[in-house]
Amino acid sequence: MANLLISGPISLATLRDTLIRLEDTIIFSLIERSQFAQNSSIYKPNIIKFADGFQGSFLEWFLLEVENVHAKVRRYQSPDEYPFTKTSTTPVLEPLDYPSHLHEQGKLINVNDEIKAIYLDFVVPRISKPGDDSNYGSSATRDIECLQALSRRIHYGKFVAESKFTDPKYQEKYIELIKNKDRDAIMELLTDSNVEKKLLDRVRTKCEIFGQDLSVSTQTQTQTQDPLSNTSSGLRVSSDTVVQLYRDYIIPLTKKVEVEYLLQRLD
Ligand SMILES: C=C(O[C@@H]1C=C(C(=O)O)C=C[C@H]1O)C(=O)O
Repeated sequence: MANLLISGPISLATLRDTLIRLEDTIIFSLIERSQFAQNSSIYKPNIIKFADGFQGSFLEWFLLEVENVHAKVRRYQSPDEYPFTKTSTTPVLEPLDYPSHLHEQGKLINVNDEIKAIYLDFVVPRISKPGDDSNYGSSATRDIECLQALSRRIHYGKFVAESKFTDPKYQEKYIELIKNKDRDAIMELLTDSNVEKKLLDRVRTKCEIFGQDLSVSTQTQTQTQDPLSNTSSGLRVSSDTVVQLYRDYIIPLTKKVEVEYLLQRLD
C-alpha cells in the first residue's frame, strides 16, 4: 500500500498494488450492502424529517454527519481522500506534513457527484433485494463504506497519472499532448488494455471466491437459486455486476480523473 506520508516518487507498481487491494475493499463493501433490501426511502429527499432542519435524503444527511466527524480527524487532508459533502469542520488534530505527491491544481479534482450517481442508479438496484426491510441505518452505513472505497479508488487515478507523467520515457510526449489539449491522445497514451483485462478477470475470480456462502453446500450454490439471494449463481453479489461496474464505470472514471489531472499538470 502506498504510504503517502513518505516523500519521493511512488512507483506505478506500488500504485497498482494499492488498486488491487482496493478491489478487495470494494467487493467486501458491496457484499455487506447486499444483505439489506434496497430501502429506496433513504435516497429520496424529505421523506425522513430532521430536527435540525436539514433538507435532503437520509443518506445525504448521514454522509454529512459522518464526514463532519471524519474531517475532525483530518481525513480530507490526506491527498487520497475526498468528501462527498461540503463538510467544513476543523480537525482537532494538528495538520500532517504530507509531501507533495500531486500537482497543486490537480488536488482540486473531485468526481464524487458522479460516483454517487453511479452508485445509486447502477449499483444499489443490482446488489440489493427490492423492497424495504426498515434497516435504514445499516444500509446507509454500508452505502457510505461503498462510496468511500469507490472514491478512494477512482481518485487514485491522480497518483497514477503523476507517475505516468514523470516517467522519463513518456514525459516529452505527455507535455506535447497536454500543450495541445489533446484529450483523446492523452487517454490513449495512458491506457493499458492488458492491465485492464487482467483486472476484470481477477475481479470476477475474487467475486466468486469472496462471494461464496460457505454455510451452503457447494452443489446447492451452483445448481439452484437461493430464494434469499439476489443472484442466480448463489454468490452474495453477482460477479457480472461487479465486472460491469469496473468495466463501464470505475475504470473509465479513473481514466477521466487521470486525463483531467494531466490536462492541468503544466498550469
Ligand atoms: C490505473 C491505470 O490506468 C488505466 C486505468 C486502469 C484502471 O482504472 O484500472 C488500468 C489501466 C490503465 O488503462 C494503470 O495503468 O494502472
